[in-house]
Amino acid sequence: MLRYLTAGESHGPELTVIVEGMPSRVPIQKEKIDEQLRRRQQGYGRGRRMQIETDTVEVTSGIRFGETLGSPITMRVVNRDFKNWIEKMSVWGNPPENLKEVTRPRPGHADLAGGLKYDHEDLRNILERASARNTTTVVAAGALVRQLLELFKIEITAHVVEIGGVVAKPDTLDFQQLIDAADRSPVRTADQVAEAKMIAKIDEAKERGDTVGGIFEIIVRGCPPGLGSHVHNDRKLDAQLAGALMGIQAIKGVEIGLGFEAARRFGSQVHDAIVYQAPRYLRPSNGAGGIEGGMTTGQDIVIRVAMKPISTLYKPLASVDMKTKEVELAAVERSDHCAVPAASVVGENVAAFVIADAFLRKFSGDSLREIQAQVAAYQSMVEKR
Ligand SMILES: Cc1cc2nc3c(=O)[nH]c(=O)nc-3n(C[C@H](O)[C@H](O)[C@H](O)COP(=O)(O)O)c2cc1C
Ligand SMILES: C=C(O[C@@H]1CC(C(=O)O)=C[C@@H](OP(=O)(O)O)[C@H]1O)C(=O)O
Repeated sequence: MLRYLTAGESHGPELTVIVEGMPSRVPIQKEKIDEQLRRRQQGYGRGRRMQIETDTVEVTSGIRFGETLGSPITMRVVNRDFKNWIEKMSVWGNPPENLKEVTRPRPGHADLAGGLKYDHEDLRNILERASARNTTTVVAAGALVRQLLELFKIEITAHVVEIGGVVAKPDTLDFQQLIDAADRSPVRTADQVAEAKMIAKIDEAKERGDTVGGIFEIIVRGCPPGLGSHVHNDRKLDAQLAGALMGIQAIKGVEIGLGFEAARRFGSQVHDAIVYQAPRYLRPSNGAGGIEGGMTTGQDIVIRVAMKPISTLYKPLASVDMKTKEVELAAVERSDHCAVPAASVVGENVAAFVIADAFLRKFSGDSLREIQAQVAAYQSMVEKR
């Protein structure tokens, strides 16, 4: 079983994650984690913060000479921006005299509900932790554990399919295209015309002081059949994936396979026939998106994820000053205009963590060799069925 815990504020000194449950003797490359962190910082529409940060990970426990020890792995990501916030984010002492408190909650952000729940007058005490800056640690955790999955040829990719209503490939959401997904290369980028239109949409939002959301697709390739389980709702892999992905800031919808489209079709147009071609069972289509009964079928897992537009609007919506109760415009924090490409990298690594956890529940063991032996035994068992 894998789990992680993160800590850190957006403008505090650093973010930390502790990952527990990685077996011993798994070779780990720091460069692979840093590469995912670099990808997370990319994408048109990001704000100025990304020009300040150059995210890399420092590992302070659990790895020796490039291999996991089997003990908890601690990773840190430093906030370069902290040097501009030292007084405003001080752990001890009193607030500086010129401190500007955030008192006008932004619709769509955690400000209002968080301020009420945690009894804070300065809503910065909420937004610092609600911020998607924390996704650095989540990505680092996923980028770490997917190095185990790579050894078993399980690959995870993600790509943007829609931004602000502009669809990357007009046919991406088509039934036939979706079920053919298994036959296509996992690395797919938006075609250039659509990309230009998306960029124009983000520019339009920026000019209006507005923001846009979008949809990205994650594909997990190479899972054996039987990760997850049908026996309890919380052990179902689709439930775990949806829950983890919904946990990412600003994610408002998750579909697996045909998702909502399945609800509009006859069963014969949704379910995937079963054929046997020794030594395995095959499916000519993949409307199920690689999961049936909460378990992997062995086909690609296809997940689509919807992100709402960024909440901070440079042309703000109406709000209320929580100190005066006067009608005011919402606070404006330095912000992204669109972070769908970044969110797709977060989603990819979040999915990787869920899959790695399911993999280790199926093939549990304390060392890589123990797990390799279990995988080999299961493969030969499945091939005789
Ligand atoms: C990669 C990424 C970057 C984000 N950047 C911003 C941002 O710059 N400004 C903002 O207001 N919200 C941003 N968000 C969204 C907020 O963090 C999120 O809306 C807020 O925490 C409230 O959570 P909820 O939208 O899940 O309800 C970002 C989200 C992600 C995934
Ligand atoms: C810092 C990141 O994203 C931040 C997420 C975020 C929010 O409210 O979620 C608000 C912005 O923070 P800042 O005001 O410091 O620019 C984003 O930049 C990051 O992705 O690394």
